[in-house]
Amino acid sequence: MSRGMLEFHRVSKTYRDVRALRDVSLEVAPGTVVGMVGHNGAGKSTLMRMAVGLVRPDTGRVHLAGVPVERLGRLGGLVAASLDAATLPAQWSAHTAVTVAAGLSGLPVARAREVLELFGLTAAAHKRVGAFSMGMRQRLAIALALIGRPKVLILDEPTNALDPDIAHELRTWIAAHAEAGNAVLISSHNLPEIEQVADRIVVLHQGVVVRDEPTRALLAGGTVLIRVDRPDVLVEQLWHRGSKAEHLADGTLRVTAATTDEVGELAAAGGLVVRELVGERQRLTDAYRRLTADGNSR
Ligand SMILES: Nc1ncnc2c1ncn2[C@@H]1O[C@H](COP(=O)(O)OP(=O)(O)OP(=O)(O)O)[C@@H](O)[C@H]1O
Repeated sequence: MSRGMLEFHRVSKTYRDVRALRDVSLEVAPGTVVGMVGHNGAGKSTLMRMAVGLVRPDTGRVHLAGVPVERLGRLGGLVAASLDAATLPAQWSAHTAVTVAAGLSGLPVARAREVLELFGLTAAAHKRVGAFSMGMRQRLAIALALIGRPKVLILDEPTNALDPDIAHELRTWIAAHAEAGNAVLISSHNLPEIEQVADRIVVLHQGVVVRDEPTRALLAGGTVLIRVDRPDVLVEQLWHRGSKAEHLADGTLRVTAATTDEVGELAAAGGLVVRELVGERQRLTDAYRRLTADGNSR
């Protein structure tokens, strides 16, 4: 039984002699944000385009809400994507673009105004899109994608060219959209940012998924330092769950292969008094570098 609102099942794609995707399986469950990272040419855009039927896989299947994407006559309302901000008609105003989009989706004009407001485009609503800055185009493309509150939202590099405060607002909005039960797939080169918004992280490398894990798990693996009243009790408990602990000279334990939450909970469960608990998180950038190092593909 599948759980994904958006599912890629063993998809492969070759453009002439370039193997863009190889046997990629991935699912985005309702209520979650999946963040996709990978170097240039890793295959991220190809995968996202497949989700809206713009690219057909050579082999494999793409399902939206359990239905093969090619069988869905009308994708509007179910899925929306912001793939390339540069494709908006230059002579249109932002107001025209959102009004047309609202009309096509049977939405009230008030919703068009609302998305312009949400992305700070109200003042520039009647300016030609051709005269927009990169960041403004980006904001408009995202506004258009989310106007119909799609159940599956796909954003390719959404915060590219956005001011930090707008990027922050967008992340907040993405999280809220997912919390409302929708599925979101985003790609980014900005790793610390993906870390903040994604529940799961997929690392694509040379067309292959090299990692697909909850963000928390990908970031774990750092060292945890803990000082408790009875360290030997904790060492034994850690040993039972497969984590190693080393005694330091000052009585602190250095624990590997566990998170601060896990070590703290274990100490609490054992009735230990915790005097100090410090986590040295593995930054996503380090994890990503390691995963995409040369030769690290199947
Ligand atoms: N229409 C196309 N024709 C030929 N080759 C293509 C086409 N689209 C993508 N490719 C190639 O497929 C590979 C994957 O490209 P894709 O755009 O999916 O990667 P990406 O991870 O999105 O990269 P970026 O981060 O640079 O946007 C690349 O080698 C690219 O050159």
